[in-house]
Amino acid sequence: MSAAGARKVADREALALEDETSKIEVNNLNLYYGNDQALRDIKLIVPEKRVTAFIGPSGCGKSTLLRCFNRMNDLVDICRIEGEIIMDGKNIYDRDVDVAELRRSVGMVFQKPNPFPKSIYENVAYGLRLQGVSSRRVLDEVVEKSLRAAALWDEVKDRLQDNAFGMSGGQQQRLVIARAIAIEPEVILLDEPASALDPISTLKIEELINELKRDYTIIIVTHNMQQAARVSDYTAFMYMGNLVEYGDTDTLFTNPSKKQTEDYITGRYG
Ligand SMILES: Nc1ncnc2c1ncn2[C@@H]1O[C@H](COP(=O)(O)OP(=O)(O)OP(=O)(O)O)[C@@H](O)[C@H]1O
Repeated sequence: MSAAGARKVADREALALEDETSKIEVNNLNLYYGNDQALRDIKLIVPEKRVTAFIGPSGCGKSTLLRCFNRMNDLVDICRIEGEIIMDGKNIYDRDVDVAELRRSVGMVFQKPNPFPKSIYENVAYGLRLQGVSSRRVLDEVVEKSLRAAALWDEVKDRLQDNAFGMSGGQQQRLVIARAIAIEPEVILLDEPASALDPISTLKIEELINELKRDYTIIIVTHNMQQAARVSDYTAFMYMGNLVEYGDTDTLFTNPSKKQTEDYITGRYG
């Protein structure tokens, strides 16, 4: 990481979970892949318009937990879930929940940028077109607003009709974030969003996350502890499917209450 990349993206105010508005509440969540239990009795409150990071060694269940928030695990046949995830007062695992609608309000960005083989413009307009929006004026407005919000507008405004595959990896990742923003989600899930990017692009994504939390609730999975320390307000440390410790990021990194957390953040295992 460069010196610029190593600096803190933003100085944080002192934070405490009990002062926050809860956006998502996880209650007694257990998740199984076949006979293997991947999440064990997870309890967690995700505060609104904050950045919450999940950290922990490979295989501890970070991505599995993240994917529970937009029911991506429904796509895995052998996956079984017990417990509840309450978002805005409603259990997203209730039978009457419209999963397509849930995924509209809970957007997701993956490790590897995955733009569609379309123009930059059409990538951002995609979700709106799916919703039946065809007015050029509305589409133009949303495309510009979303690209601005993803800190990409100035770089691409003169080549909106170019294929998205011609962009750099970092630009593609910001484009995917613009595509997610265009349909106005409430929550954005980021699964290792910068791990395939160079340090400058990583810093841009981190700065972007810091901007986006004004409007969105953000949950990020990261292998990179420095990144979690820089971008998140709250951090959850997971180990072998358990949520070991959860609290404000500064306290978790400077004064963890569990020995397991301390061992992990000081590099003793993982
Ligand atoms: N689709 C799946 N089918 C079966 N087992 C799975 C599936 N996805 C994940 N697992 C298992 O669940 C456990 C948690 O995996 P998960 O990917 O959530 O961990 P992680 O902490 O995100 O790891 P990494 O940091 O390596 O991405 C692992 O034992 C993994 O092998």
